[in-house]
Amino acid sequence: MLLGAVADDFTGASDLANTLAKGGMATTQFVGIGAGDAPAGCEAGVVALKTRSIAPQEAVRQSLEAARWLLRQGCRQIVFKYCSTFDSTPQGNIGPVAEALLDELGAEVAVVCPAFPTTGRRLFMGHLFVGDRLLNESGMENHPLNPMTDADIRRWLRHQTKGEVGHVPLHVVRGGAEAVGATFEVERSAGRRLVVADATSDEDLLVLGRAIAGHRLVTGGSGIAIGLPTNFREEGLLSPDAEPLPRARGLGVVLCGSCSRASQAQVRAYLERAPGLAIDPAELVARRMTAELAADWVCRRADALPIVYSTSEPSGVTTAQERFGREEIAGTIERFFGELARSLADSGYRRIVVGGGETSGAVVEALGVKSMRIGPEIDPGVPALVADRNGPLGLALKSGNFGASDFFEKALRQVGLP
Ligand SMILES: Nc1ncnc2c1ncn2[C@@H]1O[C@H](COP(=O)(O)OP(=O)(O)OP(=O)(O)O)[C@@H](O)[C@H]1O
Ligand SMILES: O=C(O)[C@@H](O)C(=O)CO
Repeated sequence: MLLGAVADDFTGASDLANTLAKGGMATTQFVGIGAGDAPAGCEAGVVALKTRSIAPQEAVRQSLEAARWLLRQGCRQIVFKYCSTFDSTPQGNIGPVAEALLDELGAEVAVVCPAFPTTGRRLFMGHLFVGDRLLNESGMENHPLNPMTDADIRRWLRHQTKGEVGHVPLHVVRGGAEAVGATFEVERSAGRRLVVADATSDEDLLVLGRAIAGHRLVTGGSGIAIGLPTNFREEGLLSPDAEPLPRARGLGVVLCGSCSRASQAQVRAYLERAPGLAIDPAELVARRMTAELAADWVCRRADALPIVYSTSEPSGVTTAQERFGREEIAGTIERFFGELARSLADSGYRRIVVGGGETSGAVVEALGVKSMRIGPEIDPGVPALVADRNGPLGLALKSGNFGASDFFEKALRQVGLP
């Protein structure tokens, strides 16, 4: 393995795996810290953790463990993948994990770049935009777990770090890889080990990719990895052959626990063509709705590719959180989706499309799959995945804000055959 990545959630992991696979690296997504060694021929390994919203110390512990495993597989460079909307709180976990990885790898400096222009995430003057809105006016200020209330990534990150934060402005990036390298050097010698780099286009990300070819640690959204496969290819380290993927075949279902604006629109669009079961958090708490009941509801509509969703507008989320507690209700809903997915997979469902990073983590962990291979891209940042669970199981793990409005329908088609 040449390149190893530690991702703080499951959809983010498949987003990065997608970028590396498109860049020509033989890529595997691992579920949690790999048991044993990676399969032969794996050039890039992405370890999917569920550390975005847990206590910072535990996020650090798991991230270090994953990085050590990747280093034992031979990796020369480690990517710490977080969300392109920089999902975190003033306590972490991006800063604490990045600083701990710098120490672990003996690295003096690392880039911080959540930009992903294809999905509208651009960084200018250290400020993150989503489309034409600042991050804190993009809907992300209403996120159920980590409301993003400041678009200044340098300031937000600084709440989380021990050290000062540096910056590579866009005009330097436009000056080319050498100019970027020189700025990294200035920041490093001033003791600023985490350096936010502006990027508003893929060309900027390619420049950054060249500039950080020799960095032991890279941190960012999947965009920062666009240029990394080329660095390995230019060294003659990548194999030209790709092994064909097995194809999943069987019943399909959509499970959505994301409440993002994009997911709300996707759920609405999907409900026009398929039956849906809306999950009311209060019903789950009262045990009037259970995974068993939902599985039964799905199985009675098996041919219609149904959707089960807890997706709600911000007011519904706030009501549930005030009544039951933010973390408690999130955990209850996630456990529900996990149990539902396991029960459906046990009854023959071979195509499972999931909306939401935390929800995807709960589902994949409950399914007990250990690794996934990367198939074609469904929409930017979301590939079709194939796991082995008594035969090929097709999955798609959609980040909350990714995908076009017809995503669910397309995803079910691409992750396998009926
Ligand atoms: N109706 C609801 N009320 C309160 N919390 C909810 C509701 N529906 C889902 N949740 C919780 O909100 C969280 C949504 O996070 P998730 O990561 O799945 O989606 P997302 O944040 O939109 O996606 P991503 O992290 O990929 O951007 C989960 O913990 C989920 O259980
Ligand atoms: O970077 C992104 O936006 C996504 O890969 C993600 O991490 C959402 O959970």
